[in-house]
Amino acid sequence: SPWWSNVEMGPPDAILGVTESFKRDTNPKKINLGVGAYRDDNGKPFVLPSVLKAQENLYKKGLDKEYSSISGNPEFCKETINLALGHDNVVIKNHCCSTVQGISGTGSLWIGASYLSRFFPGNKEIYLPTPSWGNHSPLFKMSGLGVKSYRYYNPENCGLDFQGALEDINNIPEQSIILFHACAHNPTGVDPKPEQWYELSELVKKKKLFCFFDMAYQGFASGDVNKDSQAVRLFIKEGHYIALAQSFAKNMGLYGERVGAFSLINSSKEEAACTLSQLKILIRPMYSNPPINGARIVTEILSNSELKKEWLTDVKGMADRIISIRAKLEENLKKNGSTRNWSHITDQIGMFCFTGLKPDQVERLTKEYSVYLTKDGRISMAGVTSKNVDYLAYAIHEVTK
Ligand SMILES: Cc1ncc(COP(=O)(O)O)c(CN[C@](O)(C(=O)O)[C@@H](O)C(=O)O)c1O
Repeated sequence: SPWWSNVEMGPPDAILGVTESFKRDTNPKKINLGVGAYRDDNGKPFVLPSVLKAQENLYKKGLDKEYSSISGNPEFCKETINLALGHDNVVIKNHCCSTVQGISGTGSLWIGASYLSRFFPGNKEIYLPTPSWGNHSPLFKMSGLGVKSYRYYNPENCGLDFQGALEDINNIPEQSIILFHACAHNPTGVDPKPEQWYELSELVKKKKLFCFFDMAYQGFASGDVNKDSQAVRLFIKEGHYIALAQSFAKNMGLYGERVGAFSLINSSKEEAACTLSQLKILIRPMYSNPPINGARIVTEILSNSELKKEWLTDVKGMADRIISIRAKLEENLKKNGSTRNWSHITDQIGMFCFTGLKPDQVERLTKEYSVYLTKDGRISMAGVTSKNVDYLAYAIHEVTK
């Protein structure tokens, strides 16, 4: 066409592109450890029983297909922020939260980034942990915010570089924005301990930084929704007026339904009304109003005590399978003769394990053993099952001995 002759072929997505290559592989032993999507022990996607029940309930209600409001269904927003903060949280009691439905975690981050890019009164640069989720940097850059980073992961011990983080955060210009993964850090699986979160809160307060929490795995990390949101609740208790992006992709298995939320914690009901009004003005030209189906499933589950209890069991079941398969992988590596220290496999938490494999080892794992993972050596533990864990351990040992 006369318009697009200069458009070049772009590279496949670093994460989603792995699944494309996996699909093309004909090796029956192939294993996909790319995208962070839960699989059961048969390697199949998992629709939570509580979600199936919620869908039946909704079907019986015979609901219409009318537009949702710009900010999403008010009951959905209330239940979602209650889940994050605990329904008895003082900021909820005082109506200081402005919450809007977002198109899953990514869309909620996007609303937050667009809002900050337009309204943030301080230094319009956001500091991301090193490394962070591959989509964070392009997303925040696209919103117009400057993107910088702070040390977070220590490749020497595959753990937290806490001193490095403190040093770098101490050098961030005052009134900048800092991003934290609330739990189950992606891609490293390394989370600060509670006492380290407290130290981070004190330092952030001293530096007058604005905190943006990305909570895409609440309940999926430890199996306990309250435990996984402790960092968010601590920062609010310590007086930080944070931004929060939530996702129901992983903890409710609603990946393709694209359900999430973006919230600001404000200092008053009046301020919350003003920020909510501006969030709606941002959303209207973006996509006008959010999809209704996933939000209805979330609301049906969270507003119905029986269903919520069943969901809490479902999400704990997923977390427990991940935690137990971590131990099996470490065990099998030893059984296959590896003498390396693989303790980080069980020290890390959530969907991902940052193996420490180098790019050439990753390359061999894929080419010679049909094990698919991202170039940075991240593996989605959800892709590991009792049926393939021994083969995986064998393959990892072969490329690391
Ligand atoms: C930290 C973090 N934040 C937000 C999201 C967005 O998730 P959604 O928009 O689907 O709610 C992900 C998902 N990241 C992945 O699990 C992953 O890293 O593999 C995958 O879903 C992705 O999109 O990359 C994430 O890991």
